[in-house]
Amino acid sequence: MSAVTPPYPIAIAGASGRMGRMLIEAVLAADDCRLSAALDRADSPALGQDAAAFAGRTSGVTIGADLDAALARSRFLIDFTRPQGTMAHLEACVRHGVAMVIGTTGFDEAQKTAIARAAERIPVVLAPNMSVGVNVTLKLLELAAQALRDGYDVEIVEAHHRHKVDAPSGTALKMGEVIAAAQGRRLQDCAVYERVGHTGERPAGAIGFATVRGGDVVGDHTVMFLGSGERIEITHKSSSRATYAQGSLRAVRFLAGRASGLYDMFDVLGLR
Ligand SMILES: NC(=O)C1=CN([C@@H]2O[C@H](COP(=O)(O)OP(=O)(O)OC[C@H]3O[C@@H](n4cnc5c(N)ncnc54)[C@H](OP(=O)(O)O)[C@@H]3O)[C@@H](O)[C@H]2O)C=CC1
Ligand SMILES: O=C(O)C1=N[C@H](C(=O)O)C[C@H](O)C1
Repeated sequence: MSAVTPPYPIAIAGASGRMGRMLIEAVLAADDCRLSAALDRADSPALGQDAAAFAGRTSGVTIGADLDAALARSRFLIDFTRPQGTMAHLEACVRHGVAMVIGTTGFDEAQKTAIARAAERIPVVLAPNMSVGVNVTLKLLELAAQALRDGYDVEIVEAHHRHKVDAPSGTALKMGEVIAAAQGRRLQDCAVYERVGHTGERPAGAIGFATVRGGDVVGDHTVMFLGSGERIEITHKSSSRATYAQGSLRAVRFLAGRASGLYDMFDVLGLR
């Protein structure tokens, strides 16, 4: 990616979604950013509307479905959509040399590999949670997991709004990965995602997940380290999606001027 100076021209995918709208407001409010395009699906009722119409404002950018036209006038694409949409956007970003900030969750292993391959050609920030608080919580979990390696059972409980389509959340899975790695293990070898019926006793070393869905919960995550005679609970609660949008703009600024590479919010926030 060649040098880019502010105001950074940013395209938003999933423009009429919960995060898309939050991102459009954040880009319009940031002095060093410029809304260059707003994208939605070809059959979206939002096509043809002003990108800020939902807020009763005018941005001068119309929501469209022409990905190539949008990327031709952009240097960054922020994508909070669905895995299938992200993969199509990724291929187009490589063709146009556009940097990507990916907040979408629910990727399978093949899709994660494709993102890593694309990041050999364009710079990409991929993170299941862009908030500063969650990423600091991940560091706390690393420390706790190292100190509580023996004799403590790990359970991760997450709650989200009734519209969320993937489970466990990308954040909960990342928490499990961070804890397992801090203990020299792999999440796929110890994760327990379901318990029903006669389960038998808890396997030693398991990392258990539980999912709550309902109402308008923005995003709650609690990790329990359950020992004999005590338990530690580390909780993060989001009360606004604005934190995810602000984190995404920090990711854009981090990517400006980088040629390629796959990064996460630890890189963006200097937490690695
Ligand atoms: N990393 C982070 O910090 C965060 C990540 N997320 C993740 O972001 C994603 C989006 O969340 P949210 O905004 O709540 O979801 P919404 O359903 O509200 O919005 C998704 C948007 O993407 C569009 N979309 C869906 N499928 C496709 C596709 N195949 N191609 C192009 N566009 C598509 C939708 O259009 P349509 O309505 O027409 O289907 C909609 O505009 C989820 O994966 C969620 O887990 C959410 C919050 C924070
Ligand atoms: O879908 C959501 O809303 C959220 N998704 C992300 C996830 O899956 O972890 C981040 C946040 O929890 C909100």
